[in-house]
This record gives sequence, C-alpha cells and structure tokens, in this order.
Amino acid sequence: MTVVLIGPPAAGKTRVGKRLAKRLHLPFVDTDAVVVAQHGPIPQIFAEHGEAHFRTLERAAVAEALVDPGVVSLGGGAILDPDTRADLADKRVVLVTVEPEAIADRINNAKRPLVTDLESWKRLVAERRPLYESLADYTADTSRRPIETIVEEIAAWVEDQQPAQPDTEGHS
Ligand SMILES: Nc1ncnc2c1ncn2[C@@H]1O[C@H](COP(=O)(O)OP(=O)(O)OP(=O)(O)O)[C@@H](O)[C@H]1O
Ligand SMILES: O=C(O)C1=C[C@@H](O)[C@@H](O)[C@H](O)C1
Ligand SMILES: [Mg+2]
Repeated sequence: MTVVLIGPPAAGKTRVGKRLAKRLHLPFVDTDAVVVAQHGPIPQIFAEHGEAHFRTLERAAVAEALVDPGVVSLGGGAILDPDTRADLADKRVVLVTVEPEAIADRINNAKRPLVTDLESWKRLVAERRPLYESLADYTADTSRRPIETIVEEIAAWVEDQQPAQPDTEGHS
C-alpha cells in the first residue's frame, strides 16, 4: 500500500508523513529530502540551476519513491508534473492543508525559494488549489490540531480503505 501526502509548502507533509509511516508500520520517503541528499540544498539548486532543473530532479525522486509501498511526502510543487499526477491515480492521496492564519511562524525561514512571505504563499496556494483538490482522496487540516490527532485520523481513513479481508472460515 502506498499513501501519498500532497499539499502546500509548510502544511505539515513531512512531519505528518513521518509519524503516519510509523503508525502504519510502513517505510517513509520525503522527496524533498531525497533531492537534497542527492543534489544539495533546495535554495542552492534553484539559485544555481533554476526551477525547471529542480523539477526534473524532483520528478526522478518522486518516480523512484512511488515504486515500493510506503508513506511518501511529496514536495509542495511535485504535483505540477503531469507524470506525477498520473502516478497518483492508483495511490491513496492525502491532501494536507493549513490556513493562512496558522502559517506565518512556519514560513519564517529561508528554506523555501518560492515562498518568501505570507503573500507569496497565499498566491501559490490559490494557483494550485484546484490541482491539489482534484488529486485528493482525503483532506486533513493541520492548522489547529495536535499532530497525533491528525495522524490518527488519517490512519483510520487509510485502514478503512483496505480491501475486505477474505473470510477465513470459508463462509461465502
Ligand atoms: N499539526 C501541526 N501543528 C503545528 N505546527 C505544525 C503542525 N504540523 C507541522 N507543523 C509545523 O509546520 C512547519 C512545516 O511542517 P513540515 O515541514 O512538515 O511541512 P511540509 O508540508 O513538509 O513543508 P515543505 O513545503 O517544506 O515540504 C514545521 O515547522 C512544523 O513543525
Ligand atoms: O511548493 C513548491 O514548489 C516547493 C515546495 C518545497 O517542498 C520544495 O519542493 C521546493 O521548495 C518547492
Ligand atoms: Mg516537507
């Protein structure tokens, strides 16, 4: 089984994904972390080679991450790639959201080249919202709830999605 977390920058995909994987006893992959491990810091990739090059590296990391079962947290913009969107069709896709009011503290660093302040975050999310929503099978908001509650809610949904177990007593 593969559960894929998508959503805007700083929504909580990495943090929630890591804990969800533990809860479901599945391996965890964060595609931003894979790109960083293979190619160095994301702001540096953007600065030296541009966004298009980053998207190429990201697409390769996503394709690889989706091969084996697990929980996979995607970078915020990974769903801009049509091949990635096609790959999500047969996966359980969770959209992780956050409201602008909760975001200010979370984006207060230099980690995200496309998000420099609240206005740029809002603009980017408004542009992508239809795409995020069209891909989502389930949505979990992280604005005001402790992470344990959010993870438990997603895990319950995932477990609910499991195909029915065969009847071991032979009844039809
Ligand atoms: N439920 C929550 N309540 C409060 N803060 C949270 C919650 N979930 C995540 N955060 C905080 O929000 C910030 C962003 O979380 P995280 O890095 O998991 O987001 P992301 O969606 O992976 O972002 P990125 O776009 O960088 O990949 C972190 O500082 C994290 O501690
Ligand atoms: O939303 C985006 O386009 C991005 C989000 C981050 O996860 C990183 O993948 C990178 O900073 C780009
Ligand atoms: Mg992340």
